Amino acid sequence: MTALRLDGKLTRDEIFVDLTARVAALREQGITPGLGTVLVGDDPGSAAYVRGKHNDCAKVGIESIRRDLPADVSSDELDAVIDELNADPACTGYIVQLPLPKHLDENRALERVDPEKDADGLHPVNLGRLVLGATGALPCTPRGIVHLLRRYEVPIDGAHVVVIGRGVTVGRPMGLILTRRSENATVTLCHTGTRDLAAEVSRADIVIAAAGVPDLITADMVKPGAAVIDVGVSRTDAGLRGDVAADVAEVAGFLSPNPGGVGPLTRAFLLTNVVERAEPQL
Ligand SMILES: Nc1nc(=O)c2c([nH]1)NC[C@@H]1CN(c3ccc(C(=O)N[C@@H](CCC(=O)O)C(=O)O)cc3)C=[N+]21
Repeated sequence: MTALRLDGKLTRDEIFVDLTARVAALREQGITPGLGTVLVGDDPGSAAYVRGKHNDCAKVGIESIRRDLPADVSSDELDAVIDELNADPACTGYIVQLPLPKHLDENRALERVDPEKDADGLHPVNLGRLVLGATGALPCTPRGIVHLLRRYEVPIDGAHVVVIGRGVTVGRPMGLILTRRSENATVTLCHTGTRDLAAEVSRADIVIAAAGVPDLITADMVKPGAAVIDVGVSRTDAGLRGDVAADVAEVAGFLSPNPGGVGPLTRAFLLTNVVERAEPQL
C-alpha cells in the first residue's frame, strides 16, 4: 500500500483563492487588513518563516507590517513595540515570532498582544475561549490540520486520534480542538512521559506527530490505513527532518509529509485569522 499524500500546498492555494476574494470585499468597504510580524534576532530559520508570511500577504492583498528587532532587545523595548502595534489601526492582526531569545519571556510577550489582534490564537484569552467553547482566534497549525483532514475526507468524528507533543502551538490546542463536539474525536495526548508510545500509536486512526524528534514514528508502530500527519521539524546534518520515518508511507492510508504538508496551512490560517478579525467591521 502506498499512502495518499495530503497536499498542503494545493490546499493552501485553494484557501488563498477564497481569501483573495474576501480581502477584495473588505477593501471595497474601505477596510484594509494588515498583518504585523515581530521578529527578534537573526535566526535564519525564523527569518525565512517571517519572509514566507509576508510573501503570502502579498498574494492575497493583505498589507505587511514588519518589526525586526536586534537579538539583545530589552524586555521593555519589546513591550513598547507590542504596545505600538496594539495601537496601530493599520495592523489588524499580528504575531510575535517564536522562539524568542532566552532573556525574553515568551508568555509575557504573548499576553501583551491585544487578544483581538492575536493572529496566532495563542493569547491566554483566546486559548481560554477555546476551552470555554467561545469564539476567538484559533491556533493556526491545529486549525490547518483539521482543514487538511476534512479536505481529504479522513473521518474525524468518532476517530481515535493520537497526538504526540504537548507544546502550546500544536499538541495542546490540537487536543482541545479535536475533542469539541464539531470534531468529536477521542484524543490521546502523548509526550515524553508516555510509557509505551508504540502501543498508543498502534491504536490510532489518526496520528499527529508534533514532537520535533526525527523519525520518531516508524512503520511498525502505525495501524495499516491510518492517517499520519507529520508536524515536527528538526534541523539535522541531513537537512530538515520530520517526526515521521519514510517507510510509514507504505503502511499509512493517508500521509501529510513535511515539508509540503501542514506548514503552508499554518501560514494560510494565520492570514485567515487576520481576515476574520477584520470582517466583523463589514
Ligand atoms: N508566533 C509564531 N507563530 C508561528 O506560526 C510559528 C512561530 N511563531 N515560530 C515557528 C513556527 C514554525 N512555523 C512554520 C510555518 C510555516 C512553515 C512552512 O510553510 N514550511 C514549508 C517549507 C518552507 C517553505 O516552503 O517556505 C512546508 O512545510 O512545506 C514551517 C513552519 C510557524 N511557526
